[in-house]
Amino acid sequence: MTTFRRFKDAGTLFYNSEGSDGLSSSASKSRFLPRQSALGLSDCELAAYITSIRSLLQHHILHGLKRFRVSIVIGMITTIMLVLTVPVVVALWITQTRLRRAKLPYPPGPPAEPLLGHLRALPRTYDRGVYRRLADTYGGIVYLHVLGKPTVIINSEKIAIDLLEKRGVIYSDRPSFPLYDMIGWGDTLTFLPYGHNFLKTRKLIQDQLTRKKCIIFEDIQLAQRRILLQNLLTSPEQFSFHAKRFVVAVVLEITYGRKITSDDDQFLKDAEAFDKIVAQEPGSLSLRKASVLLTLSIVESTTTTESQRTVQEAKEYGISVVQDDLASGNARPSFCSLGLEELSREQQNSEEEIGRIKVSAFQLYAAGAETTWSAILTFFFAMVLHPDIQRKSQRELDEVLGHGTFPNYEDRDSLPYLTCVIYEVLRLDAPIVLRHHGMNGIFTGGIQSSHWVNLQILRLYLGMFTRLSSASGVPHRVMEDDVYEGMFIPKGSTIISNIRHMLTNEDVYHDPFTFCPERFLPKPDGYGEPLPDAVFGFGRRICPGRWLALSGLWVSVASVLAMFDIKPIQDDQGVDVLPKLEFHDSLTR
Ligand code: HEM
Repeated sequence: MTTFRRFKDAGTLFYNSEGSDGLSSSASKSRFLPRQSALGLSDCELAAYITSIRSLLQHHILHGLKRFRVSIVIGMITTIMLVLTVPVVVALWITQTRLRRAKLPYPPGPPAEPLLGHLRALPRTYDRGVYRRLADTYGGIVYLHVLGKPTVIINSEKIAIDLLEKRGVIYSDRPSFPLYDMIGWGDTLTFLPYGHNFLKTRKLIQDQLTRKKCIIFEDIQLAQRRILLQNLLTSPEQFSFHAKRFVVAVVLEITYGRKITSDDDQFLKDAEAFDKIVAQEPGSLSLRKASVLLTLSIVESTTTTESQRTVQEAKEYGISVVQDDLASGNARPSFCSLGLEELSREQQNSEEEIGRIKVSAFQLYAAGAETTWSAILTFFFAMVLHPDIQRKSQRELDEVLGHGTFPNYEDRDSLPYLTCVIYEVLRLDAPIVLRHHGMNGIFTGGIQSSHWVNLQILRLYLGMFTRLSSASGVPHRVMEDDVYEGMFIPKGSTIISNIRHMLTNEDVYHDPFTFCPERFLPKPDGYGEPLPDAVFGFGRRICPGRWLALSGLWVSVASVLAMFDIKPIQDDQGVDVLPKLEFHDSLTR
């Protein structure tokens, strides 16, 4: 190896070709002190050579320094960021770990068994009162787990607001619903997990259904109420069908701009076919049947594909009609046409965005028709059972409007009692209490129905959820560990709002199971009790169609009461036959 060395004292360069540093002994020093370098260069050449080497080195050093400085800056920024973020992350981690380590108690609940959890602690047969008993025994928040799957039941509206609204950022996810995925509903807003797709879809729907925008739809509702009244006059015994037709026609016109003029309309047929699916699966599958079917994987292999096809066809048909109408210049303003036009104006009409409109349009029908229909039917029932309340409402209508006049939206504020009747219908028999959503809770936690072992586990779950489901809204899912008033709520828990209990809580509503519209009137005319807001759910998942639902309900109920007396049928002896209230728990009751 050869090296150049420079000595301060001599200012001379030695060239040492022997592999040593050339200074190991005085002899070697004297022997190699050169006037002419070993390279055979003259002094002059050597100086030029040294200068060029020096400038080369200087260049590299300067350049290196520059790079060094840049790296220092980057390093500093990174360090600052680390200094700032690491403690936060560590603190969060420590907090989480501490929460677990500190063994904060879960919310109260019945005693659990090892492994099985609460499976056997729950009643064996379907029992509508089970949530109530849990609420009475354990209070506003109850914790259950089955085979390690945590479930939190919220019985108090205040706690629902504290968690689902105020901490909505972590409480707005949904558990997975494999049965709904199977029938082709997985991509609709109701079942979307919290995230980018959910936020975009929610905004798309919500923006079209604000309280203000719903005023635009009033004309559609008024036109359809005329048909409703005509139909009721012609065949009152078919009141259920007419009510259904009313809500379907309104939703379809709002969604697709489609005026339903005949019962043969393809949209109506699709709606009917689609309702059958929802009614038959998974809502009406008895749990025993569902368990057996699933175990044999029949649901997945036969019925489901059929349903998926129908749902898919309904989705495609709706949007394709609107696209054709737009192309021929005949489109009427609707959720779909306005959305598509906006996409093309903003040059955003990617397949993804068009697909979002397609699925959301379908969702409006899926979520909007049955719920409102259920409430109208419950109204008919309540009026038959409570003729005094019916007459009081009609008196109010007559006093305000004069006998024989149809109410319009601008009369709303002048008819407070009528509005209270509607709220009482919603409070006492909320359209979504979703017995089968409880059942679907079974399918949460990533259980795949195609796995035999999981299916066996599933069968175990069925036993519990059959009975645990008479009161929930659509379940939420918490995305992080959380602590509420000293109680630990584990990440991934299914959160069930016990809406029925909230709306029939004796601490909030006097005589809660009695139909009493006066409860909402301010004192001293009424009891000043709170409106049943919980019926529409909570937080970032609250029903976006609530304003539309309320205005559709109002105009139909007010118009029917203005024009008709609602009475029970009579038997051969002329004795009233009172109907029995029986709910079929499909997606909606
Ligand atoms: C009386 C009628 C109605 C009732 C009682 C009702 C009730 C509910 C409830 C309880 C939820 C779940 C809220 C939660 O997860 O916390 C919901 C969600 C939903 N509702 Fe309604 N609803 C009604 C009518 C409508 C109408 C007319 C539409 C639209 C046309 C609609 C569209 C939706 C949608 C899209 C969701 C899913 C929201 C999400 O997951 O972010 N609903 N509804």
